[in-house]
Amino acid sequence: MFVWKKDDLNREQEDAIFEEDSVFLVACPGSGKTRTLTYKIAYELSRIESKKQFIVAITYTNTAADEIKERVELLGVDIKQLWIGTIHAFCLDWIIKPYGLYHDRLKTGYSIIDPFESEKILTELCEPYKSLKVSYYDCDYIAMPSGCKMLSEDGSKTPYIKKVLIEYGRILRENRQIDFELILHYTNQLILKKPLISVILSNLFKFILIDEYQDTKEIQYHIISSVLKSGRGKTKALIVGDPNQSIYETMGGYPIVKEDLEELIGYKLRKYNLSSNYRSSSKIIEYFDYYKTSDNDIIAGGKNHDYNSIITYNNAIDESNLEDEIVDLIRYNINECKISPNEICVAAPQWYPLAKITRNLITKLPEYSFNGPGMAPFARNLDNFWYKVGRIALTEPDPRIYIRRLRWSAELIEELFDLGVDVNKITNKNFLRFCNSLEINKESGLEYLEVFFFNVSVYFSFEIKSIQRLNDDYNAFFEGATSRIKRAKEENNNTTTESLDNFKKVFKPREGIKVTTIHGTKGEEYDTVIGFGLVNDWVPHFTDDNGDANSSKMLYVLSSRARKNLHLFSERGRSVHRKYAPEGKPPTPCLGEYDFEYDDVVTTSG
Ligand SMILES: Nc1ncnc2c1ncn2[C@@H]1O[C@H](COP(=O)(O)OP(=O)(O)OP(=O)(O)O)[C@@H](O)[C@H]1O
Repeated sequence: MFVWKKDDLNREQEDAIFEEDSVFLVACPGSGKTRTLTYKIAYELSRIESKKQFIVAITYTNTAADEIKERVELLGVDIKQLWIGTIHAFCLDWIIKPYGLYHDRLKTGYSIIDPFESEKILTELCEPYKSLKVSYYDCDYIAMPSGCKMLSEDGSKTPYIKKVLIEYGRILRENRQIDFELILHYTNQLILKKPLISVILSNLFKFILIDEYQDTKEIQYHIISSVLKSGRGKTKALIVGDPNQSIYETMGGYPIVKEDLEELIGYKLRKYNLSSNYRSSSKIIEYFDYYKTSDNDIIAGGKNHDYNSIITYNNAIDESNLEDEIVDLIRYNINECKISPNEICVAAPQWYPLAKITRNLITKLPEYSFNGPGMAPFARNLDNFWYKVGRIALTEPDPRIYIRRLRWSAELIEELFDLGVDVNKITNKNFLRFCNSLEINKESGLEYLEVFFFNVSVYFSFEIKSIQRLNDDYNAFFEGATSRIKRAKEENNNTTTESLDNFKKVFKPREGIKVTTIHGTKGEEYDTVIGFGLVNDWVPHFTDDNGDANSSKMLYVLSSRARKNLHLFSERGRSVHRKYAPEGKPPTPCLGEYDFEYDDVVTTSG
């Protein structure tokens, strides 16, 4: 049985792990959700009796899945009977691949469309409606238990978006492709049509864990609940998340309440809380506690507990002076507070102002490196075979990541085997050794990878073009990367995006001052957080009909990322509009109304 050291976990974490029944765990920010989940998985894996059963963990992102898998492995527990991944991967591996033949749309074959290709099709379909300002960004839709639903609430555009989406669906059908939402939609149809699927799965799964439940879509609860319900309590569950952090509601996130979930699964869950925050100072916790929309306790329990935090709010500065003020704050944090640049994050509620601010911060602070939007030269798409080869190609043979690279190598061999490639006699060690031995003298990341991928195909004796899936992934990878590099050049004037060094950075630990959206900070933590663009219509978004609660959640997430210092801005003169905002957008209401005793920081520009 897996045992841990006395101080690894606190009492609340242990209680949730030792509970024999199914658990609904509400965890405050920085309370060690990931650690609790990791230990629970290791604990359950070590107790599994049948060789035919699995522990299943569903994470919000592929990156989280990878991180948890690795942490479990580091705890010394065998992970053969662990399945971990996103809900899409779950639906594909456990339902669509084995049972797709029972669905009319899937039985003649299907492939998963690359998000980049999907964007390309939708962009082309929006072309005739350009003058009506209908773009790819309006065409988001989500799978719901009752069918697919478009997300745009702009009534003037909906008839055109509908036309675009109908045509998009037709093209996918014709090409036998499915996108991420259709994966969920068809899975739900399959389990409704064939209840036996859920029965079989409930026999296979001893435990199902769901991370970040607050951002889970409604349809996902239906899919998982169908399995849990069929097991009648035999398959145990751990559902963990924080309703105060549910910032994806406008995109379909559904922070289900315990009682509703119990009704779906047909039995009771035991409620536990994690209330000890290991991340932030008491002052930061006191600050973000104000924004909570769902009641739960938060206690400062970490080493920053007594840190003398600085929290500032500036709603007087004009947009034209904002960058200089941020530059001064960055210098102040680095020079006076001795905070590392890698531990500073600048965040805004939207993508739109980030490219410009990153570009200008790079110019104004040449002594520091930045990690901004659009600087990664390719998408982290774990469904793309060549992205996964890229992980090995772009990481160094370093003993600290040997186990990880070995696992990546084994995963690639397994995938090639599934595609019918002869992998007989090739071991993960041999393949990794081969990759490490390749010497490719190219300065461009794209050229380097082209040669690397070619060598891999020769090593396994296949031609990329002759295997459709590998050919599609290859084209999607290079077209996507080429388009990102072009965009970075145009938007950020960034000419180093295509260098091999920049390609390698994708897999290196976080480096430089991070510039991102508030959504992009999810799950992250920094010593200093600087938030700007906290203005009405952005937070809350002007289309949001639950704006008050959702803006509190955005501020809750943003502020709770900070360990030490927090600086917020509702700059004046932002997006002046003759009719809607003649003087620029006013501050986010719940921020403007908060009567907090902010600190003063005297910087050179202010
Ligand atoms: N029992 C513990 N003792 C000491 N430190 C802990 C303990 N549990 C977790 N931590 C530390 O607390 C920090 C926050 O943990 P983690 O990132 O898992 O939080 P989280 O609950 O996922 O937060 P959020 O919901 O805000 O993203 C990490 O640095 C982690 O190592």
